[in-house]
Amino acid sequence: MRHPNRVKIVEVGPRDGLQNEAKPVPVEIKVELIDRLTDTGLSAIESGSFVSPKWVPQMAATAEVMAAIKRRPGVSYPVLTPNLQGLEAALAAGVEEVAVFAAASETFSQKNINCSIAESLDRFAPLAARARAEGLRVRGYVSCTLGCPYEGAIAPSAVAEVAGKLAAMGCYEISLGDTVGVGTPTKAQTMIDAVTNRLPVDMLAAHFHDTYGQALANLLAVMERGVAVMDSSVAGLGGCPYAKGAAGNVATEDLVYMLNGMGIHTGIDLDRLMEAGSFISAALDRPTGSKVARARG
Ligand SMILES: CC(C)(COP(=O)([O-])OP(=O)([O-])OC[C@H]1O[C@@H](n2cnc3c(N)ncnc32)[C@H](O)[C@@H]1OP(=O)([O-])[O-])[C@@H](O)C(=O)NCCC(=O)NCCSC(=O)C[C@@](C)(O)CC(=O)[O-]
Repeated sequence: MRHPNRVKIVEVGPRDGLQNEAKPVPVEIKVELIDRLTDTGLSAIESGSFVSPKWVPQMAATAEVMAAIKRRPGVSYPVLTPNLQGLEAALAAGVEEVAVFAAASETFSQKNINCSIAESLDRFAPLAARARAEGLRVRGYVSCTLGCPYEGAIAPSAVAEVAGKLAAMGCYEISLGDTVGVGTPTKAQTMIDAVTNRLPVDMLAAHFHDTYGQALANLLAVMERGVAVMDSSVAGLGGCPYAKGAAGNVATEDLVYMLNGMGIHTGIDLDRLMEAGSFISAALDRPTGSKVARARG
C-alpha cells in the first residue's frame, strides 16, 4: 500500500471542538489551549469562528481570542467566516486565513447556515474574492460528504460538485467533512475518487468525525488515495451544534501516534500534544477522548 510520506495536520479543536460545549469556555482557557498547541509543532490551528453569536454562542469571543494568542510565524490560525460580516470581523482581528463552509446536503445547509447550497456558494464567492484581494488564504469545507444527519446517504457526485465550485472561487484547499462520522473506508475512498475526478488530490483534506469509531480507518483509506492533509481535534473534542449526537473529530493524539508508527512525518511532538490534551480535558472537567492519552495515563 502506498501512503504519503508526510502528512499535514490541521488542528481544529479550539473551533470545531469547543463550538459545541454546553457551558461557556473562558477566553483565557481557549488562549492557553491554542498557545500550548502552537508549542507542539502544529502548523495550522483553527482558532475560532466569526459566525452569528445567536447561532453559535461558544464562538462569540473569537476576536478576543485572536487578540490574545501568541501567533508564531509559520503557523496559520484560520477562522470560519460564513458571510461578508464575518470576513470584516476576521480582517479587523488581523487573521491571515479564513474558511468558508458549504455542505453536500441541502437540509444540512439550511440547518447550519440558513440558506440553500446554491445561496451559500453565491455568498462565499464575493467573500473569497475580497479575502484574497486582502492577501488572505481561503479554505473551503464541504460537510456531510459521507452522510447527512437529516437526509442519510449523500451522492459522491454531489460532494464533487460543491468541492469543484469552492475551488473555482479560489479556495486553496477543500476539507471534506464526515460531519456525523458515519462513513466507512470504502465509502470514503469512493467519495475521494469522485472528487479527484475534478480536483487534484493535493488540494484535498479529510475532516472525519469519530462518532462510529471509523475515523482512523477512514483516514488510512483516503491516505491510500494520496490525501495528505488531515483535520483532527486534540483530546477528540467536539461535535457540531447542527448535527445532533455527532462526536468530535478523530483525536489528534491518536492520529499522530498512528502516523508516527507508520514512519510518516508530521513535525508534531506527541508528548506536548498530550499535555495540551490533558490541559483542556481538565479545564472542561471530562476524560480525554484520545485512546492514546488514556492508554498512557
Ligand atoms: C450564516 C448565519 C449568520 C446566517 O444566519 P441568519 O439568521 O440567516 O443571518 P442574518 O444575516 O439574517 O443575521 C441574523 C443576525 O446574526 C448577525 N450575524 C450575521 N452574520 C454574522 C456574523 N458573521 N458574525 C456576527 N453576527 C452575525 C446579524 O447581524 C443579525 O443580528 P441581529 O440584527 O439579529 O442582532 C448563521 O446561520 C450562522 O452564523 N451560522 C453558523 C453556524 C456554525 O457556525 N456552525 C458550525 C460550523 S460548521 C461545522 O461545524 C462543520 C465543519 C466546518 O466542521 C465541517 C464538518 O464537520 O462537516
